[in-house]
Amino acid sequence: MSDAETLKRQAAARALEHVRSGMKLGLGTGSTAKHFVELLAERVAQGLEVVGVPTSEATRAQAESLDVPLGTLDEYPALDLVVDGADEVGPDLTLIKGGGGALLREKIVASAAAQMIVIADASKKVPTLGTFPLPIEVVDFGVAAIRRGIEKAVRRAGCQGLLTLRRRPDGHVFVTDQGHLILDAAFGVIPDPAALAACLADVPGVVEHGLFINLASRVILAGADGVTVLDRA
Ligand SMILES: O=C(CO)[C@H](O)[C@H](O)COP(=O)(O)O
Repeated sequence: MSDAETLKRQAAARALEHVRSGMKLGLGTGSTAKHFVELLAERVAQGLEVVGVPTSEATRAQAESLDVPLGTLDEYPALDLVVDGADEVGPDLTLIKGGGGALLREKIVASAAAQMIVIADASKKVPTLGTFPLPIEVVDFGVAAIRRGIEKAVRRAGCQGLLTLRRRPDGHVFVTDQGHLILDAAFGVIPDPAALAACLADVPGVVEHGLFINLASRVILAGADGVTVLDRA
């Protein structure tokens, strides 16, 4: 396993310490969350009783293949805990998520959970959000007009930058699990995430965005110097 994967697994292992039998668990998406699901499956095989609610079809497939019992958010609308990765962790545990394209389900699941624990390698911690392009999920209609609307709206929050329609490695347009498209916004710096979130919410056609504000209660970061736990004030 590479050094980076080892760090992700260390963070995932620490998050697993928060899991108790009987919990309804949101299962995140991405390479770090994948470690968590693997480790969770080992505990399930040893007798831990949990129900997982996956945040993507990819995570559903992984969890199913490892025999982790699954349910839906309709069956379990109030979750005890969600464990998920992040693309950036900023001040006040504000996050950028959606690098894997699952931001909409991830945000719905996080909002339904009593606690959200984020797991990441320490490189994800940043003083200011925005180096990682912000994923903005939009409907599949009038994307050029939606893009113009976003460009105009975000200026009110002091943001500007190139919006790129996300594509898969094979060149086809990336379509989310909910059938939407993603515009990745290269703002560089997001001076006021809450103001930006409010501006984006005003644009018709924007379904959701990757700013997670006041959702993560704890962030577990694994770095060369060990594991650091950050709690939201
Ligand atoms: O938000 C996400 C998926 O939509 C992921 O949690 C985020 O992209 C981090 O992924 P990784 O753990 O692979 O770095």
